[in-house]
Amino acid sequence: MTAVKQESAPSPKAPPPLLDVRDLRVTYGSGPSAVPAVRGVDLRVEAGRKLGVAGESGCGKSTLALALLRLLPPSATLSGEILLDGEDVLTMKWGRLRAVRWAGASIVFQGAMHSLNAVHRIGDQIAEPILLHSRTAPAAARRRAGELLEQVGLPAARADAYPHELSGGQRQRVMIAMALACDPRLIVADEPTTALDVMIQAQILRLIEQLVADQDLGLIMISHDLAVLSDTCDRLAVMYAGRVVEEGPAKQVYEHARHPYGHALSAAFPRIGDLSSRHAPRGLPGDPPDPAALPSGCTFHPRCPVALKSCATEDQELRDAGRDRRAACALVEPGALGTPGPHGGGESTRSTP
Ligand SMILES: Nc1ncnc2c1ncn2[C@@H]1O[C@H](COP(=O)(O)OP(=O)(O)OP(=O)(O)O)[C@@H](O)[C@H]1O
Repeated sequence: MTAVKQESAPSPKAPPPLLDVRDLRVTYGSGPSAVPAVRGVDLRVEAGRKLGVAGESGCGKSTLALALLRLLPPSATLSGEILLDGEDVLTMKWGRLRAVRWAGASIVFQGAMHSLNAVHRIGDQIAEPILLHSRTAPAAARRRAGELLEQVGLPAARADAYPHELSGGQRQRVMIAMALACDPRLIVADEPTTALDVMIQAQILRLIEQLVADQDLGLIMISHDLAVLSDTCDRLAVMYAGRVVEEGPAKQVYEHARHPYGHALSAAFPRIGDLSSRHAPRGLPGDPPDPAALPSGCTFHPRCPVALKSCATEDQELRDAGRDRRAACALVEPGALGTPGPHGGGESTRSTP
């Protein structure tokens, strides 16, 4: 019998992800005082998917968000690739970049009161990017602003209001309406619910989730609050000192972090509906490092409760941590279960007091 060689059918080429960030680096300034705020970040977001980016203040979250649309100050130097629908934002000509802002991707900033212009009616402010990006007539842009307000749960008539006439939650809805004005494919929400009370925060998060699902958008949500992100997002990336140190399915990262920093960050927030002492929030001692003077080896080692001696000298890359997860920790082995955190694997030799 002759063996028949089976020709494998060519696999259909998968479309590129909506956003594919490769080895992104951002440095403010130059010379000895240079601040490496983002140090080699890789991220992917597909249409209809939600990626949460978490980390303490100063870890580079906002720099990352602003870099995605090249909104950083001139002192910032960027390298790597930011592929939005396959097109590199970092090498785009100025005219193309202007078209991509708002229409390709748009940002919802924290603190709506500071982002809205106090002396213009909100309908005019929502209509402005529409007028800038299309040949829409002013009256039609105003009508569209009313529709967008209704989409985010406000009456169209609120278009005539000034920002100070709205509550904090309503203003944040206006910011979301504005972000949607030019039908972007990707929304970047930087601390969209900070400064809102818990009930309003929950409403805004549900609104964002609904819009992402209805319009098949990609979402990057940035927050220091891992609990909020795990509740809203599909995947989570945890940043420390300008790098992603842990990445994976949101609930897994929140509940069973593989990196000691992810573990410490998730322990710092109470579990919703679980007030037992086992899950009482615990703080993380010490401060994040100064990006201009990073510790040697793993940048987390001076604060790490399970650091090995080698962590003081050996840097750690993100590696496979099993179950669709990656972590940058010497204690993580591919496919291993459990966490290298204080409750998990391996003998630890603390290298610092
Ligand atoms: N324009 C700038 N010039 C110089 N350094 C900057 C500038 N903007 C931010 N940095 C520094 O870059 C680092 C990252 O800051 P970034 O604001 O991105 O962090 P973050 O995680 O968003 O913090 P936060 O949650 O407090 O906003 C910090 O050390 C910050 O001081």
